[in-house]
Amino acid sequence: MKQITLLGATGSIGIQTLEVIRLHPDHFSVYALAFGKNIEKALPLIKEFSPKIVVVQDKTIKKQVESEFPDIQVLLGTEGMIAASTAADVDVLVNAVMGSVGLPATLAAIEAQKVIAIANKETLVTAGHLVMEAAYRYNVDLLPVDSEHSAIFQSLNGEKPDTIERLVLTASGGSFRDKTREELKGVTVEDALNHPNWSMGAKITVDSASMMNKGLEVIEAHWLFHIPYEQIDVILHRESVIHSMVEYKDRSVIAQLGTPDMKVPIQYALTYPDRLDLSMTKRLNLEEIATLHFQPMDYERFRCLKLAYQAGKEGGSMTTVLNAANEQAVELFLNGKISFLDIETLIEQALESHQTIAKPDLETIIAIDQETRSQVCSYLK
Ligand SMILES: NC(=O)C1=CN([C@@H]2O[C@H](COP(=O)(O)OP(=O)(O)OC[C@H]3O[C@@H](n4cnc5c(N)ncnc54)[C@H](OP(=O)(O)O)[C@@H]3O)[C@@H](O)[C@H]2O)C=CC1
Ligand SMILES: CC(=O)[C@@H](O)[C@H](O)COP(=O)(O)O
Ligand SMILES: [Mn+2]
Repeated sequence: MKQITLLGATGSIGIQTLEVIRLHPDHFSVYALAFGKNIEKALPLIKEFSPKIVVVQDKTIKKQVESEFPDIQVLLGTEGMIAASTAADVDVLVNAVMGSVGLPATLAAIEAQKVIAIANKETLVTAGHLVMEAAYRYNVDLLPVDSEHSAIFQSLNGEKPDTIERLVLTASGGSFRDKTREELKGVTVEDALNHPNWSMGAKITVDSASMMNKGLEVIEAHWLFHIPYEQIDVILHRESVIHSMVEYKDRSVIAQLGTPDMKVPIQYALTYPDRLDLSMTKRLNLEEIATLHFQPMDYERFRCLKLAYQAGKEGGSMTTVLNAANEQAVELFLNGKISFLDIETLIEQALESHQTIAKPDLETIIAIDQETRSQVCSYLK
């Protein structure tokens, strides 16, 4: 029986993780649940899964949870997420919070030698060097939940690293894949949130529309699989059936395919190296799909992806700036304060004005993250 701490329990990945846990009560139980502010969604989950610890982000919500569940320990904020992720009885941390706020808990869980199922890609983008150094030092498994990285992880199984020619990440193209840059000037938040293949949280859905999601994923792949940026490619694949692939030096290409359902990579991260039934997920029917489409990536059309490659190749604190500027700009867009194309402009300005620090420590990363967010807001003024 694996005891799980789930950060981001009320989100899209969090809810699907709980669906997987619900399917396999003999294999998994919930040790702790952490969420932000969505008390309505959280209360029935706390009742159903009876965790030992609940972590919330707000003092008023803490009091509410305490009064409803007097026998459960309720903790607050980043310190609470760290305590829930490092407790002695925890076997696996599923980090599914949105944003770089998930970084301290990931690092603490690595130091406590927990297995980590990582959905929270911003953690790796903002501080990949710290996370991977710690994972290596403490000999901890960092199991990808992101669909592309799970696909690559599965396609790398048993292969020798020096036989890899390149990784190929597939991109659906997101909500605006058929729009010209001229047409992008008039798009709304509602348009951006209408992803063709996946139902996800708001921030990642906007990232997918701007192609920053793929940019973050290129950086995530660089860190998870120790592959130089020059050997990581992106291809547009409208159907999201091939979740990503690895090309080897002998020209063999190994890919992982399936219907677009995040429960598959979530469950694989929880069961690795085993596999369990997941009969609730639709089987892949290639006769029904009949045709799969592929297009080369247009880096001028999707400028965020180009910026992500540039920041990744520059390295150091540049990806911290990329991530923080993107998180702030997407929040402004979702709140109706800026237009869709302003997102890339604000990120580019933040990157241009930053002097790279080669190997920032955690304190420096947190400071740069905060400064960048303020800077993005001040450009707006
Ligand atoms: N959704 C998907 O299919 C995929 C998501 N991912 C990645 O997984 C992560 C989560 O995505 P997704 O589930 O879509 O996001 P959602 O927005 O649906 O959920 C985010 C979760 O994080 C919590 N949260 C937000 N801010 C804070 C905070 N400051 N402190 C603590 N908790 C917080 C939210 O709590 P509350 O709502 O209660 O405030 C919610 O539980 C992201 O990094 C994303 O890139 C990767 C691949 C696919
Ligand atoms: C499900 C998942 O992993 C998302 O990150 C997905 O990749 C979004 O789709 P696109 O970014 O390819 O549109
Ligand atoms: Mn993905």
